[in-house]
Amino acid sequence: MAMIEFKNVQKYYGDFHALKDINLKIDAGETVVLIGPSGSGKSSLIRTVNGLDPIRSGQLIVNGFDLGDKKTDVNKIRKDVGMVFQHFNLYNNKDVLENIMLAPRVVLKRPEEENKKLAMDLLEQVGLADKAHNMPAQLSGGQKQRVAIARSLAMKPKCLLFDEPTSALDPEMIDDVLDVMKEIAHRSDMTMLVVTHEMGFAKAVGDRVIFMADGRILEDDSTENFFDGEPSNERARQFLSKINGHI
Ligand SMILES: Nc1ncnc2c1ncn2[C@@H]1O[C@H](COP(=O)(O)OP(=O)(O)OP(=O)(O)O)[C@@H](O)[C@H]1O
Repeated sequence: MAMIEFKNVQKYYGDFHALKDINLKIDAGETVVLIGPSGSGKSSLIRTVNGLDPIRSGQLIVNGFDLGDKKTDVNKIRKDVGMVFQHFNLYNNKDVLENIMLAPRVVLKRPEEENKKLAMDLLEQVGLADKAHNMPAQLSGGQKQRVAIARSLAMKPKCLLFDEPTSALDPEMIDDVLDVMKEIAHRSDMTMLVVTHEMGFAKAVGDRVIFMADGRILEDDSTENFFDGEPSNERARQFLSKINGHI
């Protein structure tokens, strides 16, 4: 079953045509990596999936709801579709545990004991059980991002979107975050859509690679074919040849 389906989707910022005729189907349980040069529309695409940015036309069906229909309540989508941002977006006036427990308490009405136990289990999973009562300001960037991931997982989403989750991090923090994401991808049956510049990660974790340039999808291929074969698209081949030395 498709978790996400774009059909002839167009997106504009004013007069600027940011997403051009996007057609894309992502099945439940797939891990799909979205790559491409800066400004190609990767963040724009991922932000449309949980209704953060509206589309101009076309159909965008996420977990059975059509975001192309103005009447669709985006909160119904966000309950099952989480997002991890480049800049973490933690609640800075709440401690780590409360950051994780807040949405399940308010949105899902999860009982307090169960909520706390799950939050502590998730903190354990991301290697931060000892930071439960720290404030976000007391954490490194990599630790903040791992809290943000735990916070998303606490909602038990069917689908998790990652918008360049490591690009605001110092290099030595990146692997800790990628390791947590790899473990989630391998262990869970969640659908994951990841915008990243980390090609090693894309290669290790992605079932599929989508390559974008100038607001269009130019290549949609299995990870193996994309990295080890020869992409059919010239722009994708150029992109790969530039980054190949960094994988
Ligand atoms: N809020 C906005 N208003 C106007 N133009 C925007 C807005 N957000 C993005 N754009 C433009 O849309 C295009 C695609 O931007 P987007 O952030 O989706 O690219 P990206 O592939 O994610 O880039 P990067 O890898 O640098 O983050 C760019 O030309 C950008 O300038």
